[in-house]
Amino acid sequence: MKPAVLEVMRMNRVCRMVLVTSVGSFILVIFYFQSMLHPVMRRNPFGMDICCRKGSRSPLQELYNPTQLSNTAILHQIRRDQVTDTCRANSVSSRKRRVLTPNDLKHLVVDEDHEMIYCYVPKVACTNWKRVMMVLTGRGKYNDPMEIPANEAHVSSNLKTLNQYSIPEINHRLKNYMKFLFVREPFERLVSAYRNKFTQKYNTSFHKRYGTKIVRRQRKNATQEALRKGDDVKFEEFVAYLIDPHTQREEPFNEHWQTVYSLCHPCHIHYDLIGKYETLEEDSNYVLQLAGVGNYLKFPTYAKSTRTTDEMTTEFFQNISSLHQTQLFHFSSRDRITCGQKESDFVLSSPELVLGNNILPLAIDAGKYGNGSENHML
Ligand SMILES: Nc1ncnc2c1ncn2[C@@H]1O[C@H](COP(=O)(O)OS(=O)(=O)O)[C@@H](OP(=O)(O)O)[C@H]1O
Repeated sequence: MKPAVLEVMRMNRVCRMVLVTSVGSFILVIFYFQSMLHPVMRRNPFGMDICCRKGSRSPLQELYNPTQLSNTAILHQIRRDQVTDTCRANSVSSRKRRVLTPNDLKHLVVDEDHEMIYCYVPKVACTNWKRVMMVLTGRGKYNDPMEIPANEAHVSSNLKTLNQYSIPEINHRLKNYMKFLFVREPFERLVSAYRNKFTQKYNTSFHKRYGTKIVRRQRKNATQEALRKGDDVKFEEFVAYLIDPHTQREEPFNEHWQTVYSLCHPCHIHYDLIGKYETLEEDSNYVLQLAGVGNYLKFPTYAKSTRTTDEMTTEFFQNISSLHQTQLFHFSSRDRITCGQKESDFVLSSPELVLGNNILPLAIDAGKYGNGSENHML
């Protein structure tokens, strides 16, 4: 063959290769952008649409009109009734009525796709629940809650809370979405908070911010080092700080020991489902089942041997005087509304259940929003 013909053939081959490579790259780019637009289809290993449940029954319908009546549905009805009755009884005896403001809704995490609202309570596995909410609202960004680092679950911009909506939008969601929260026996929750925030060396921000204050106020003859570091707070001192009337006057409680009553307003917002720490995984998986994702998303299991138990809580309270136990019982009494009013065995003289004023068994009064400050109705 002549060299000119060979040269033409070589050029043709090069052109074909360039053409094939370009077309291939073009197709790859199209696939890439398509998968960005529909990540659920690409990443969900179950091939199911975890994203949205348009057209199917909502969690509220599943809960209140189940296709099959189960013991679980009845159990949750009983829990709801308990809370409603206690709140109603208290509202009859209370003269002062309080209306919620958007500021009260900071703990209510919204999942628009599954029409659910979760009120997160620190020390009741909220890290794991926030991870689950990120999977549910992430539109395919995550599959497995445990692939999300704990600190990322607590970044506020990763989840949308109810206070970020307009008042009509808030009311629409409160009316139509399934609202749920998880509660834990109040004394056990406090022990869990104390152990995590004051006995772990790495929690220096808590030591500095609260530990130093607790030592300064509750310890006579504190050393300069203890006053500076605040890293050796005793449980007795922590309890004394909680029941000290100065504490709440100075600033609101930190959310890790703030009452569920103040964080989630169970007498103002009608919760459709109240999960308990004792049955955390079972109750959580029931929520996921109601959301229609139960077959492919499970609540993370947690085999942590160091968990705060009933026995451990009893031990911590052994050194607390009966006066302080009683005062602490009063402090947390409102939270026993949602806990089914279980009294701690270690409270020596069980005081009468004290419920505060300002209880209004309504959701939110859109017309009563002012400048964001607390609004009281007579
Ligand atoms: N699946 C599961 N089962 C049982 N217990 C669980 C589970 N997930 C988290 N936990 C326990 O929840 C406690 C931590 O709660 P939070 O994540 O809300 O804590 S924090 O607010 O982020 O500090 C912490 O409790 P304590 O260990 O008693 O402190 C965790 O052990």
